[in-house]
Amino acid sequence: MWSLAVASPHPAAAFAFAAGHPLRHRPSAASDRDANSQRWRWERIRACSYGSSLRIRHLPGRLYGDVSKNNLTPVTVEQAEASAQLPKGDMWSVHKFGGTCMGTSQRIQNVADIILRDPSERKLVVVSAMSKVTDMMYNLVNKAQSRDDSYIAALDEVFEKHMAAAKDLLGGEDLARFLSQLHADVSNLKAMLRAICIAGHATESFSDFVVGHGELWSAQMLSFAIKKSGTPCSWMDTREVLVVNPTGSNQVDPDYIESEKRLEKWFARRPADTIIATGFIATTPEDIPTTLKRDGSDFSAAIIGSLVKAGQVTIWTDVDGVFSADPRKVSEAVILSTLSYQEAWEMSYFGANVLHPRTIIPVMKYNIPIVIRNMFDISAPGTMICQQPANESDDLEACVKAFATIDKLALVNVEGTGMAGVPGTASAIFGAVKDVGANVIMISQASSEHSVCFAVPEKEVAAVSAALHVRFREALSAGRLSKVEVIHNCSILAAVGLKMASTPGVSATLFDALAKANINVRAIAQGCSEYNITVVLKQEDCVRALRAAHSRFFLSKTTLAVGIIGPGLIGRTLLNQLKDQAAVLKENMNIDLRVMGITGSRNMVLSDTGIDLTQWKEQLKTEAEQADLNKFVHHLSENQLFPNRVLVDCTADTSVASHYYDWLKKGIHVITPNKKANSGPLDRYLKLRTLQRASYTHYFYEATVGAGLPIISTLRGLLETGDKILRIEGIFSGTLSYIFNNFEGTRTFSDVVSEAKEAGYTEPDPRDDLSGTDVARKVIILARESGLRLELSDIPVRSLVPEALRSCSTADEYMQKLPSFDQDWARELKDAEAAGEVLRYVGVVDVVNKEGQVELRRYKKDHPFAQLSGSDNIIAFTTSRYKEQPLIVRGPGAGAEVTAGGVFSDILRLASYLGAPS
Ligand SMILES: NC(=O)c1ccc[n+]([C@@H]2O[C@H](COP(=O)([O-])OP(=O)(O)OC[C@H]3O[C@@H](n4cnc5c(N)ncnc54)[C@H](O)[C@@H]3O)[C@@H](O)[C@H]2O)c1
Ligand SMILES: N[C@@H](CCO)C(=O)O
Ligand code: NA
Repeated sequence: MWSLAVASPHPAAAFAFAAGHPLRHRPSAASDRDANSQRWRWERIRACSYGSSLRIRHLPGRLYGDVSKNNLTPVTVEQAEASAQLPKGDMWSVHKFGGTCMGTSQRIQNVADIILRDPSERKLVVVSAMSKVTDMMYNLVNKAQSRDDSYIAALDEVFEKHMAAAKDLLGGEDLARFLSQLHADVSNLKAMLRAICIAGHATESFSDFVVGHGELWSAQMLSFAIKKSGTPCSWMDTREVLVVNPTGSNQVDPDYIESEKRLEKWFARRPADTIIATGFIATTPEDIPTTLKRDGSDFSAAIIGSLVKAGQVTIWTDVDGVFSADPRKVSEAVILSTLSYQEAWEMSYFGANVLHPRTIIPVMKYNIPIVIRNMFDISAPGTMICQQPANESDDLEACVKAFATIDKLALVNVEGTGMAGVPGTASAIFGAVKDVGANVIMISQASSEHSVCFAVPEKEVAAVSAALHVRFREALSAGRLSKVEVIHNCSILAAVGLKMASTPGVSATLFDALAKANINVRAIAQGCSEYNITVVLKQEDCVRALRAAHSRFFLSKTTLAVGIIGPGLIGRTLLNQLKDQAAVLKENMNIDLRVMGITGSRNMVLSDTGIDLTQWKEQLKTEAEQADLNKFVHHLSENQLFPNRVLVDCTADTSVASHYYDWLKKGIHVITPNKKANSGPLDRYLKLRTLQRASYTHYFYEATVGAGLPIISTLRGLLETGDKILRIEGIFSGTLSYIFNNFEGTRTFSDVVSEAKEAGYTEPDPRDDLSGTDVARKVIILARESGLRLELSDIPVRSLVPEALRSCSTADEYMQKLPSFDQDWARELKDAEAAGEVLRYVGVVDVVNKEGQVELRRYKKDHPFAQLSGSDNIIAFTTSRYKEQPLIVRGPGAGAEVTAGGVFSDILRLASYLGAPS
């Protein structure tokens, strides 16, 4: 019965909607032309099917598609057209063009072309005034009312604008006729405005009469433009047919019966197959000019559509259709190919610029589809608003059609024990709200009846609060009510979808997404129709909330905004790995990692959308600003575009580590190879872990022990499954492992230390390794992870830094002086070898005795600890389950690539916790 075009500019083949399919789209005249050529080929089309509901992302052109169950069956364009049910010959095709579409003479000509291409036999086109004209007309009235003579010049401007457009568009007799009408109208208006000026007042009907001229002129111009091509065309002054009754609060009710009678009379007098009708204007039953108020032209089109029982009403505008969320806030928002009537009006109630809900009512009665299309991109398929499309998918994702937000709200909370079980409290509250004329946007009351909260526009809240204080003065002073409280700066996020009804898990998914983005929910409402879940949150969180929810339901990419602190050896290796892997993550895992900032100790670079990882080194040299950690963190956390933020600390700095608590509190995830936080003061560590366990914010530190080796995760796995850790023993230092694996008498001890430093195994200051501090920190980390409450100072450590070198002020000085101790080391090695033993530096977590040790020990040459090479770590877990034979993890435990890899895998773990496929 109705149809809509969706075609690619170059299709070699096209896909037809199944006959009778609710999404059948009819090719437009442009695609008819295209369809005759076989040269066309498909371009990249990314369409994902949610059952029968086609969501088209970034269509380069148009397509014909059978969207039933992912099954796109190629057919030729001719077949597609043959099987498409075009509107029946006698059915009206109604179009509406808004002010922007009618903005210039060229655009009016384009509108004419679109109309002429519509193959329907009968076409009724509703138009708005040229853009800005309605405002200009209201301005005339305002000026005249306030006795400002400049209304005369302003009227001249209106005249000039229309004359210029008409001269561009028309010629000959048509132009002369239009201009003489324009002249006559303008001189009438001049007289009327003069009268208003003298009276200093305009009644509503005077004002409506003046303002409505914009539509009269645009309709006439368009009708002449169509006639120019030889197509018979009439124009309709809708004040002759559309009868409406004012209902107060700036609304009107159409009188369908009377309007239908008048329409029949109009047709009897002026039969025509193409009619251009004025939008916005109408008449009262007493024949006084009036208007349909806000969005009036859409309403005109819907009323007329229902009067003529149109096959379809097409609303032409300047956007591609209805998006799943405001595309200015959610760049991955998709155009919805269909929306049910209910969904469309839920969306409009919730701030989405779809269609005014009243526009939907007239056409809904007759199941007339409304199609929203972009006049500036007629290849875009648009959105069809119709009855609930049949056999939609039951996927959770398909249940939520779209998200809408409303800003600038305040919550009012009326609370007190005296409300419970007292009939009439709600009536008293909302009676007071009504008395000040405020509009209530959502209401929520929990079943304890202890409080009622509701949202009103911020600009109305002062009056509401004052009225409630007056109304409940007594109850407040008697203590029956404890407070009437206002919470400012709120926004609403609403998830809309007909299929949310009776589908479990939708709200859980929504709230999970919000929780993971660390967004606090102030109030919730869901009516039992279940079409809509409304969440009230802080206005500043709203865009992030919208993005977090949208990405969860629409399976768009899990986007992680990353801040890298410390682009030293590990930091820069990680940046390299991120660069190399970014495309694969995007393509295969739907993860979009954006490095929003990199800070060293002196300089930092920040970006709003993500740093180009092939350029960051140059940028840090040339475009950097002075490092400022607060500013850096603020930049990351204030970015509204990315709901999920993570700071990756690749320093060895204690002061950086001291911020983790605050960052986690702000909802910023933290990932680090830096051991300082977990091996620092016990109370701080415990505070950090407690916070992290109680929040949805993650703190991962796998690379602090054994670099990329799965040490922490293995230990966690044992503990979480109920195993009991008895002892963890191992070689935890890559540096010391390397040194003792390679110090075999052929090279001096100091040479081997230099090699380890060169290879990137050592801490920024190698004394941290040789003093045993680094190993002690790892022992502490594992001990605390196993439940022991130890401080670093509780661990006895055998330091390998000679007494005389402990006072060296720099690492370089230490390295320079180290060779003077080579003799001592040679002796120690010789002694061990004489006994058939090797030297190994080990750490022990003795969980049974609640203690830790760090020592240089000798092992027989056949001991597993003697078999290592390179920077290998080996860690043996002795547990209740692994008692006879310990569970052993072994492999390189230091070095840039493996450490950065460990950090990277923590980042991916975070992404998967946040919803990315894993
Ligand atoms: N090298 C390894 O094999 C290895 C293995 C596991 C863990 N780690 C850990 O990784 C971390 C980094 O080690 P690395 O070898 O890359 O050291 P590095 O010295 O090469 O890098 C550290 C970087 O952090 C910067 N920095 C220091 N303080 C800073 C501050 N306050 N703000 C911003 N930047 C600051 C430094 O300028 C330097 O660029 C350390 O915590 C280390 O313990 C290293
Ligand atoms: N310096 C450390 C790096 C790994 O934490 C080591 O040598 O083991
Ligand atoms: Na590890």
